[in-house]
Amino acid sequence: MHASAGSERWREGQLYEEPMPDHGAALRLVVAVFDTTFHQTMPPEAYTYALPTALCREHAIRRYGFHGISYSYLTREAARMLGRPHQELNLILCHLGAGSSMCAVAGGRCVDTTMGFTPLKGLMMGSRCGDIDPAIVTYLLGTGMSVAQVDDVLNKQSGFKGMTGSIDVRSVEDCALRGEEDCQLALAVFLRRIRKYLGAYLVTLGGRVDAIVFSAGIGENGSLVRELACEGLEWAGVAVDPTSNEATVRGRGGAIQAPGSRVKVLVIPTDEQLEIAEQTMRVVRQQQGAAQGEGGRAA
Ligand SMILES: Nc1ncnc2c1ncn2[C@@H]1O[C@H](COP(=O)(O)OP(=O)(O)O)[C@@H](O)[C@H]1O
Ligand SMILES: CC(=O)OP(=O)(O)O
Ligand SMILES: [Mg+2]
Repeated sequence: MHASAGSERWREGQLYEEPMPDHGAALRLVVAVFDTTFHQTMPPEAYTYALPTALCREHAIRRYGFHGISYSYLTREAARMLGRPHQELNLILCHLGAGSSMCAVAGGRCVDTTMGFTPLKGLMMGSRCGDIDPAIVTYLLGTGMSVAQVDDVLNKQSGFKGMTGSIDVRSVEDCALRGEEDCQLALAVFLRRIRKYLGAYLVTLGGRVDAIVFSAGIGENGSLVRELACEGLEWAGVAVDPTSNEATVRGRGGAIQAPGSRVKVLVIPTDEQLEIAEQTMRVVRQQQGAAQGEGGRAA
């Protein structure tokens, strides 16, 4: 079997089979695992932009969401850590790395996420601006900047890099603690955005959240962002234990909620490669099962 991701018949999350005449009876299986697939369960009101419908249809403009491979892994791992089926779980997942996003999961399925048509939307990131007033784009184009220049500013010259000169959140945290005001402001903007979406997703999930999960470079290695993101949320049933939080760093996973916190707070080092391998194996096994079934019927 053969498929290429450029093929017109290629569709998300599906496998395409084409005979390969030059390979005789040999079969080849090509599996693509998409970073957007996890978000395909979002309802229309979450993925639709309030732009002219015909324009969106013509250009396939909608929210797609990214980091879905990581979110798929984190959902399964959270279920394992909580000892419950993932289909029962309501989660707020925070993938905070160079690219950062958040995802609301209801009953094990994505219902909303912060990234959009592209990974530019949502949280502030290493060098991406995240949410801005879209009129800033047309304004900058009006100043004579080219489309490529504006794109470069939004994706590569903004976020922590644009505000502090450093894309490395570790050094931004160190400088902020030493009193550097640009680093303090950048961290405050980053945290305010995370907390805005935490609030939004608490409402989206009707206040019934089993766990908040932190992952990726910032979320799994350092304790400061987790502490500040969850600060003062006792009213929502969320409390972080400072000792567990400070001990769960540099890629160690574990639960960091305080005793009595209704919502669990989990640190889960993500493993996108393992998730891709496991999803691939699932497709391979399905194909093998189907081939054996056909063989059995033929015999
Ligand atoms: N101990 C730490 N504390 C805070 N941030 C950290 C720590 N270690 C790594 N990071 C940050 O994690 C980010 C990279 O995250 P990562 O998930 O590896 O990115 P990528 O999207 O490239 O996979 C960088 O901003 C880096 O500074
Ligand atoms: C989608 C995205 O931001 O990916 P990364 O985290 O690898 O930058
Ligand atoms: Mg990454």
